[in-house]
Amino acid sequence: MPRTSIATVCLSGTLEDRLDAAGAAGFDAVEIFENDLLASALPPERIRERAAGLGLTIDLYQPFRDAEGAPAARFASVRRRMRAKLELMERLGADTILVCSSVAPDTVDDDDLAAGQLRQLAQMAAEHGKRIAYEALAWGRHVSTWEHSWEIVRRADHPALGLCLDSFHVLSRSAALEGIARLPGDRIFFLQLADAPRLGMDVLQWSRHHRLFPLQGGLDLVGFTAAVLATGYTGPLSLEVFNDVFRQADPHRTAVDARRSLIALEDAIGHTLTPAAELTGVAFAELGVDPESGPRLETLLGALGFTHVGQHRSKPVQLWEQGDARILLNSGEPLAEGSAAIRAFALESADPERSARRAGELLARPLPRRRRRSEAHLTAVAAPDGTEVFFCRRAPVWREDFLPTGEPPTPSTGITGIDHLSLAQPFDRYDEAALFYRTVLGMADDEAGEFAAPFGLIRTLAIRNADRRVRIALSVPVLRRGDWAPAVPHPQHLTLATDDLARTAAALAAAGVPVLRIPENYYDDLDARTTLVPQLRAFVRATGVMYDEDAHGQYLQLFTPVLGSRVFVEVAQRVGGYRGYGFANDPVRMAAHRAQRLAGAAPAR
Ligand SMILES: O=C(O)c1ccc(O)c(O)c1
Ligand SMILES: [Mg+2]
Repeated sequence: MPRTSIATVCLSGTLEDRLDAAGAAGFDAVEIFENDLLASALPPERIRERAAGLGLTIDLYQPFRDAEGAPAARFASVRRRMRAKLELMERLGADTILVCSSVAPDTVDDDDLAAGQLRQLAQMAAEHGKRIAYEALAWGRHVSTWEHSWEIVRRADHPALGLCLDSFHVLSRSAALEGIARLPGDRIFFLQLADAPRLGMDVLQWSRHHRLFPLQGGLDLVGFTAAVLATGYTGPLSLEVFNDVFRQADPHRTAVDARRSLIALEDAIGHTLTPAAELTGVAFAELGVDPESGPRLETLLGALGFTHVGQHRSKPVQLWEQGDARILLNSGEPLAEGSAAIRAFALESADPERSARRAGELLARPLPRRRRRSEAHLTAVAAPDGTEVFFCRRAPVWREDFLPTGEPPTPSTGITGIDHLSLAQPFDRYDEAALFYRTVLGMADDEAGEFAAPFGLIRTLAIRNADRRVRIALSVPVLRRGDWAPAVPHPQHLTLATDDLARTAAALAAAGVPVLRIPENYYDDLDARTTLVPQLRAFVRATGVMYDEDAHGQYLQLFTPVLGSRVFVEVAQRVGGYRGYGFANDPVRMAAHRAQRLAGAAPAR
């Protein structure tokens, strides 16, 4: 296992906060970013001690800028600066300094000059027992590719000078990795890892604001890291992520997310973890309710054709069921926010113990067993936002915790199961959540999008298992909401699958349960851009159904108002093999939910 390291620049807070978080998350080492050191009140010796006390070595000091290609008149000051930093590194106990390729306008475009100067600096470093790792910034003035930095390192030909490879700089320029695998591993002094979403933008801005931890973005971190390891490189895998959200998020959370990304990366390269067990479906979704929302949800579920089939032996939890859709209403636990919320869901796993083991290996927080005598043991872990994820067998052992109510079955309205869960994420947990669900559950990205909702841009990402029986849609506001918008909740929802939406809608109408009203403008546009048969066209407009289609089929969706403050129910019918989630309808749907709240919609009876 390579050692793991994280640059202090990835994290938020004082240098002490950052070191503490890196140590607590189990990293072996840190890169100290110069600005973080300058802002610290601790002398370098205390920083070294604090790191050591946390089990961390300081493997890199960085960055040293505008060194190579300096005009002769300026190079004297480069040498003076380098000497000071080498002395600082002595006090810090760091043995490698990163020199990044020059960006200064006066930099001379001359490889021999650059190599000669780096050779001099390497000689100074060697005299202090230190090494220099030279990194090509993708926006370097004259040196901007790893090939070019390698050419200069070769020309300099000094044992104290090697390469720093940074996945972002390499992969933002080119996806070709063959050359990297042929590098001599002992000339790579340091390896920095960062992923990023694929954005068509200026590379400096892209790097300084949008880097992500490995497997959170769209770059080939697996291929890149495997290529570097193939060289025989034995240094640390070190995360260096400049990210606007992480810069202001809880550093302890970020550090765990960061470590998880490296654990998952190593697994993606070398199958180091317990493999994900096959998931065969959603066993249940659990809604936390309060005295106001609980009865409303009971009324809604009854109207939707669910039967209250069970009552938990020891807790105020009801089990409602229709087809393969099972919903628990839990009125016994405090609700963190809102008056009803998706607090848990259970996934049917071919091997729940294995699922839980993998989750633990990926640093998922285990939840205390909610077991009492005679109650089925369910393994559970907390997702980043606190949602509880249970793993259970397909044979529903957990149902034995529920005593039958003996209530007569409600006639079905066509609902067959849980189609997907839509989990709105807290602003600074989104990339963490995506990585968590992907890696812990072994699921793949399905559909991603960004749309302009009435109160700000919303980003969505759907993740699913191989046979689409488990689907989770994540969403988040693109920017942290300001003073005005907090009044506008970003609700979660539970999507129930029906094989006959007309029947489900008729049952709701007959029970007098209101559905969300969709503006006429939406239907006028729908008529303009689709060629639905007249009967379907009339049905969707009259019923408040939203419509989407893809190459495989059609999607019909109906929504309840928001129940309480942060959850609603969607009922959806997939016709043919439609694969999406109706994301395109979300802006209008969100505006309709807002309008309904402002109008003080009559609560469900
Ligand atoms: O954005 C920068 O300037 C910068 C500095 C040091 C690095 O290692 C890097 O990858 C980028
Ligand atoms: Mg770097």
